[in-house]
Amino acid sequence: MALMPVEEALALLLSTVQPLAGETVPLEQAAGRALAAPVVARRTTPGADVSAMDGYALRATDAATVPATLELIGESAAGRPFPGRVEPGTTVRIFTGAVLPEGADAIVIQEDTSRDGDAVTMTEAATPGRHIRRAGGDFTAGETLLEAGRRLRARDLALIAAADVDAVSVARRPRVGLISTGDELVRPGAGANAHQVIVSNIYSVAALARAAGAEVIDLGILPDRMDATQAGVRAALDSGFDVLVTTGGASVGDHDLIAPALSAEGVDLAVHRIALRPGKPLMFGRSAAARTQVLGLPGNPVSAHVCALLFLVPLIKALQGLAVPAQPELEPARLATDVKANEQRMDFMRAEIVGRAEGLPLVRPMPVQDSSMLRNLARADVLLVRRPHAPSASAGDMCEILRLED
Ligand SMILES: Nc1nc2c(c(=O)[nH]1)N[C@H]1C(S)=C(S)[C@@H](COP(=O)(O)OP(=O)(O)OC[C@H]3O[C@@H](n4cnc5c(N)ncnc54)[C@H](O)[C@@H]3O)O[C@H]1N2
Ligand code: MOO
Repeated sequence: MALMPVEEALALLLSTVQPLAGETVPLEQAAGRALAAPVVARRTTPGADVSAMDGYALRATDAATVPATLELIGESAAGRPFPGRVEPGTTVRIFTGAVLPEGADAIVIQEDTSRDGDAVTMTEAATPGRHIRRAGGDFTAGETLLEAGRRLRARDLALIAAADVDAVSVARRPRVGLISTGDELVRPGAGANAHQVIVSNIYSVAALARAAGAEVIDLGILPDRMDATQAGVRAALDSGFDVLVTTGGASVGDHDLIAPALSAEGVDLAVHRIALRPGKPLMFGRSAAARTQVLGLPGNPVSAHVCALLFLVPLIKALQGLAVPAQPELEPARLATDVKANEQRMDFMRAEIVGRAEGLPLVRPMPVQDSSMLRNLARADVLLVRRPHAPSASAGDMCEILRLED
């Protein structure tokens, strides 16, 4: 069977995605969520002309030349405006954030004044508008501040709060069910024997999915039996997950049961093998009945991680209505060593950044690229990407890299 190019597979996967419905959450729970409706300011901020400094509010003409001594007639503090008016020859003590009193059009900062009882002498000339924040200088009521389809960051939350908005409409978190398969698998800490393998890949896959906004449920380990695999898949589909992820059993061996089990349970597999290294036996499809997107990841932990990065993360983002690039976002870099010509699979090699060359990161692929080996994955800074059939390249040549998650 021909291997599908990575970009084509990603486009195919994303073409079937319908963004999930929105839900309203309080601002305290909105960090990291995908905005499903625009945020519109409910107030003008600042709500009035206010002082940007601690000092004295006055009419600029009264202190155009200095020294100029004015009569202190009151105080305007943040939250407690001065009720009167600044008449010629008078001044009002003012603090940062306090409303500019009527009649005043300038602030002189307190460092440029001296005070004797109710007599305040300005030692620096006042300029109209100086140290005043105008009403609406940040935004005005009715303005759209943030558009739908944006992932809410810490600083967005402050803006939303300042706009007097206490709850936002965000996309529902995609619910992701995660099935591991393999008779050899044992949980970490459960006392595995030498012939057994510890379940590792789901921890990185789950963390990537959560970081992308998903709610992840670990559905456990299924044995390599057709009846059990089918029953596990059926139960997961019946639970109504938005995405079902399986790991392992994706290849062609006698114990690789995922593809037949998915087909038997009504999942229409659009793709089974991809021109990707690591991660050739990646499959995905959709269960029409359950409206679940199904992603079958290879068992090798590095393959599972790379496939999750390239396919699961974009899928989860797209389900939340977030913009997803049509292709993996690659960045330019330079090679620190020679590399061989590539064959038909797009290659994502674990690599270290060993310096900089002509303004670009200098990357060195690690000598061992076995897709079962995790230490190199944890140690890698980036993935060095080699396009299908790329010719051999020399140290110093340009190359492309994909950032691993932080
Ligand atoms: N004749 C062929 N053999 C293989 C091919 C092929 O094209 N022809 N492809 C190879 C490639 S590439 C990969 S990748 C693997 C992937 O195979 P599976 O998805 O079927 O994975 P398993 O056989 O179940 O497991 C592979 C390996 O990974 C370990 N594993 C499985 N699940 C986990 C887990 N949750 N956590 C940690 N490790 C896991 C498993 O014990 C195996 O060692 O197939 C090649 N073979
Ligand atoms: O493509 Mo498999 O993912 O190398 O090990």
